[in-house]
Amino acid sequence: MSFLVNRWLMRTLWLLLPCLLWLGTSAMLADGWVKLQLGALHQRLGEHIQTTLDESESLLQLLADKSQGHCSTETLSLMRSLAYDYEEIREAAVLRQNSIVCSSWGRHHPAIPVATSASEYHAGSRQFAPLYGSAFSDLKNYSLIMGLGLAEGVGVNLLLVPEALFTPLQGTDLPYRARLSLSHDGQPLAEAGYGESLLMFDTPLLRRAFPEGPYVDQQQIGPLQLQIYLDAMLFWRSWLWALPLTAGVLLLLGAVPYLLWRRVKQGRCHLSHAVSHELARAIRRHEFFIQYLPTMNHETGECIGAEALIRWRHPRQGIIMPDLFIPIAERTGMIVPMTQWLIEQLAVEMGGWLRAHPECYLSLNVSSAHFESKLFLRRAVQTLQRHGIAPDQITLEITERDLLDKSDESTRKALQLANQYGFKLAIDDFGTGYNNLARLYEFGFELIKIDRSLVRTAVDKQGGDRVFDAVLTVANGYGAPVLVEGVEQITDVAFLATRSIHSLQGWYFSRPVGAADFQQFHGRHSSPDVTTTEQTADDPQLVTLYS
Ligand SMILES: Nc1nc2c(ncn2[C@@H]2O[C@@H]3COP(=O)(O)O[C@H]4[C@@H](O)[C@H](n5cnc6c(=O)[nH]c(N)nc65)O[C@@H]4COP(=O)(O)O[C@H]3[C@H]2O)c(=O)[nH]1
Repeated sequence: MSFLVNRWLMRTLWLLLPCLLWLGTSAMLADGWVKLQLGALHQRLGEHIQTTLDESESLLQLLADKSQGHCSTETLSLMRSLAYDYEEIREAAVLRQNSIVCSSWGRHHPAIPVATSASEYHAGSRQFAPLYGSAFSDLKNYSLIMGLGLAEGVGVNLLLVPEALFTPLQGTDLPYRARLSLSHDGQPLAEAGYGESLLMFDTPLLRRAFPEGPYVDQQQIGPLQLQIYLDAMLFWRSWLWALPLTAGVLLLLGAVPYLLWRRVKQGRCHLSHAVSHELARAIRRHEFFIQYLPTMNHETGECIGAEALIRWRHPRQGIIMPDLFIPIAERTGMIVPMTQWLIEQLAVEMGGWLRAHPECYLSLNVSSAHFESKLFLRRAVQTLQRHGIAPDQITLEITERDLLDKSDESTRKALQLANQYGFKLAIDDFGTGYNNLARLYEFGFELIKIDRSLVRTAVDKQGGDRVFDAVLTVANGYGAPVLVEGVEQITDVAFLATRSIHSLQGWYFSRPVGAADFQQFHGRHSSPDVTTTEQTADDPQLVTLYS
C-alpha cells in the first residue's frame, strides 16, 4: 500500500516540478521585464527634470544679473524671450515686496501681489544661490515657481510649466503614473498618468488609481522627489506573454538532453539486443569455452582446485574476454543460460577429475540474477548429479558488491537454498570499498576471496600493506578460510608468506588454462609430488618457496 502511495507521490512530483519550474521562470521573466521598463522610464524622466531645473536655474541667474531687480526695457525683452523661447517657462517676473511689478507680460500698474498668505505656497523644494532663493509650487496655477532673492524684498522668478517636466512620458504606452513631490513634507506637487494630460495635486486620487502596486520606483532629484508607479496589471499581462515563451525555451533546453539520452539508450538497447542475440547463438554453436585458474593451498603449496572462467571464441572477433560480454549478459538475463552451459560443460570436462579428487573443488561466478531465476539452482544440481559430482565440490562465488546491493530477504533465502543443495559459497572481490561489511555476516560464507587490487596496493604502494592487513583481519574475523587473488610476482608471495591466509590464486602459479592443462598442473602440484622438481609452473621459484 505504502509502495503505491510512494509511486503516486513520485509521479505527482515529476509532473508538478516541471510545471512549477515553468510558472516560476515565467513569473521571474515577467517581473524582470516590468522592472526593466520601470527603471528605464525613471531614468529618462529623472534626467529630463534634472536638466530642466538646471537650465531654469541658469536662466534665472541670467535674469537676476541683467535686471538687478529693475523693470528696464532690456529686462522686459529678456523676460519675454525666456517665456517665448523655452516651452518649460510660462512666465518670468521681477518682484518687490511680494508683488509682481513687471513680468514677461509687461509692466504692472499697480503691482500684482503673488500670495496673500504663505500657505498658498509649497516652499523649499530647491535651494538656489544666493541661499535665500527657493522654488515654490503655486496651488492656484499648478505651477512650479523658482525664485531668487536679490536684496531685501527684491527678487526675480520663473514660472515653470509643470507638464513640460513630464514630456518624456508622452509617447510611451506603459500604464505609468509619475509623481513629483516636495521632499521636505512629501507633498505631491505634480502628477502625470498614462493617457492623461492633467496634473493634479490630489493625493487620494493618486492612491485610488494605483493602490500600493508592487512596481514603485523613487529617485531624489535634488530636494525634489520623483516616484514612478507601474500598474501591477502589467506584471500579469507580461506573465501571460512570458508563459509560452518560457515553455518553448524550457522544452528546447529539456528536449536536447532528453533526445541525446534517448539516442544513447536506444543505441545501448540496440547493442544489448544484438549482443544478447549473439550470446544465445554462441551457446547453441559451442563458441564458449572454459579456462581454469588454479587455487593453491598457502601452507602446503598444493593445488586444491580452480576457478572456472568463461571465454568466447567469436567467429570474427577472436577470443573475447568476459569483462566485455558478462555485463551485457547480466543486463539481458542471458547470464543464466550461459552459466547453465558452463556447469554442463564443466561437468563434462572436469567430472572425472572431481570424482577422482574429492578433496578438491571448482568455483564459478554467479550473481544475484542467478538467484532470481527459480530453476537455476535445481537445474545445476540435476546436472551435477547426472555426472556424479557432489555439489559440495562446487563453490559459487558472488561479489561483495552484488551482495550488498541486493542484500534483501530473497537473496538470503536463495543463498540458504544453495547451501541446502550442498553448494559452498564464497565472497568474491572482498575489500573493494564497501563499508557495510558487517552485513555480510548475515549470509554465512565458506570462503572469502580478497580482491587482487589489494595485493597490488600492498606490494607496490607505500602504506598499502596496512590497508591489506586491515582487510585481512576483517576477512579472518568471519571465521571462513581466506583466499587471496592476483598473486603475480615472487614479491607478492613473499609478502603473503607470513600472513594468515588459506589459499592463493594468480598468474604467479598459472594463467587460466584449459581443462587438460589444468589437470596436468594439478598432477604436478598435488601431494606427494608437491616438493619435487617437477614443479615447473610459470615461475621456477615456486619450487623454492614451497619446498
Ligand atoms: N592481472 C591479473 N589478473 C588475474 C590474476 N589472477 C587471476 N586474474 C584474473 O582475475 C579474474 C578473476 O576472476 P573474477 O575476479 O571472478 O572476475 C571475473 C568474473 O567476475 C567475470 N567472469 C569470468 N568468467 C565468468 C563466468 O563464467 N560467469 C560470470 N558470471 N562471470 C565470469 O569476469 C571477470 C574477469 O575474468 P577474467 O578476465 O577471466 O579474469 C580473471 C583472471 O584471469 C593475476 O595474478 N593478475
